[in-house]
Amino acid sequence: MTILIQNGHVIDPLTGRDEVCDVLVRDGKIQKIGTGLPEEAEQVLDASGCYVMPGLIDLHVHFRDPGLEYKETLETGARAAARGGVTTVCAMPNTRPVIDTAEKVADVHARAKKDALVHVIQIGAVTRGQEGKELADIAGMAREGCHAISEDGKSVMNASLYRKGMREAKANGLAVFAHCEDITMVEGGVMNADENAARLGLKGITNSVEDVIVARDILLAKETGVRLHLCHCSTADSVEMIRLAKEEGLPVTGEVCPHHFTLSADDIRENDGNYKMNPPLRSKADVEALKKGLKEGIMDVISTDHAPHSEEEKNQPMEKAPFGIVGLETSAALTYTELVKPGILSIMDMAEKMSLNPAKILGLSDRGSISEGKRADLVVFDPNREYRIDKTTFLSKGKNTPFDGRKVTGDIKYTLVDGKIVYENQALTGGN
Ligand SMILES: NC(=O)N[C@@H](CC(=O)O)C(=O)O
Ligand SMILES: [Zn+2]
Ligand SMILES: [Zn+2]
Repeated sequence: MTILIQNGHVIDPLTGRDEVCDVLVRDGKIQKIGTGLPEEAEQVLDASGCYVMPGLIDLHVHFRDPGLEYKETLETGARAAARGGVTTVCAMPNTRPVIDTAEKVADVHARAKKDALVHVIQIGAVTRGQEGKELADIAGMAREGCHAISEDGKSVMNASLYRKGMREAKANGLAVFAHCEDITMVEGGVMNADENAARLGLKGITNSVEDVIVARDILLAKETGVRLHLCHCSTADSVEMIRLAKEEGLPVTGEVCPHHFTLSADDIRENDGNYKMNPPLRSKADVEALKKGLKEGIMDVISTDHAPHSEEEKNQPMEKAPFGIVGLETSAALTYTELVKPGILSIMDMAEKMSLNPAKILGLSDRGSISEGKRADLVVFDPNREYRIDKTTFLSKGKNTPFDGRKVTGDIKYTLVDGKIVYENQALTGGN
């Protein structure tokens, strides 16, 4: 099977290629890049006016499979990923049961191969059942290709146990993806602790809930030498601590989610469960610090924390609704609209933070770049289309987003996984 992607503006963060040219894909690999490649392919895709980027790699999604399939499945989550230009996802282990053994990792990987349009990497839990009492089968899960362990949804509150888990992760070549939240300090909070929470009569979550665990985890990474990736950072002090850690040469990376750089707590006008996520939307000053951190390269990765829940669960007041919003089908557009269009990031930076850097963190050198011989995981992104986000069109089972009706610029035209088209935007391709 050969596909020629013609006349796109190719953006490759590995080689720095930044020019209009053609990309020839053969048998799942990128075979050739150049201008005026002969039209001998079985299929020709017109990418004129579009960027051609390495397929996006999302280090942080919740596919709820096994056990919570009413919220999402491997199949529906992967469809949402394909629609969002995402070709590899890391699925967090807070499913039912929790993914904490080699067999459970193998089961998800086997089912994903069958049912998912995109590559799914299952992340293993740090502790058995995410109960924080004893370590999960970290070595076994590493053998099955989990690439990282994470207790996402909560922190391992026992620092001694976490340190053991980090040592085990390092010994098995795994990274640790850290959800930073001191659960003893949450005290029933459901949104950022500020005047908005006071106005709505809701309990607040202070920045320190995140910051004290970020500090602790960086110190533990320093001691153990494990590669530490800090998930969904939301505070100015998280950025500052990552800056200091990097200055010290520690193997620490930081992640920001589109909702945390697009919205602030001031956007929460009423008690609406679709604005409830963990960590919460923060102050305008925090939002500015996250953007500055992304611009200055302190923050390495943009991931979604795609967290689908049912309509009934989320159409409740904040006190009752579960934490989390979906993100896979809005992340490229929000990143382009909020960061690239205003000049905070270049399109090259966007490709780096949404593809190359995640690939590096996972230790995957076969993706994250458009260069000859790499896996043909690609996205054709149209930066000109303006539209309003419409949650009724989401392929995800989750419609829980605060972005419904928001105006954005930029849409996915094609997504290719292993050289096959897995998504084609009918509005942009004319349904050929
Ligand atoms: N982010 C969220 O608000 N929720 C996530 C858990 C998590 O990422 O911590 C979920 O699993 O729903
Ligand atoms: Zn989390
Ligand atoms: Zn998460």
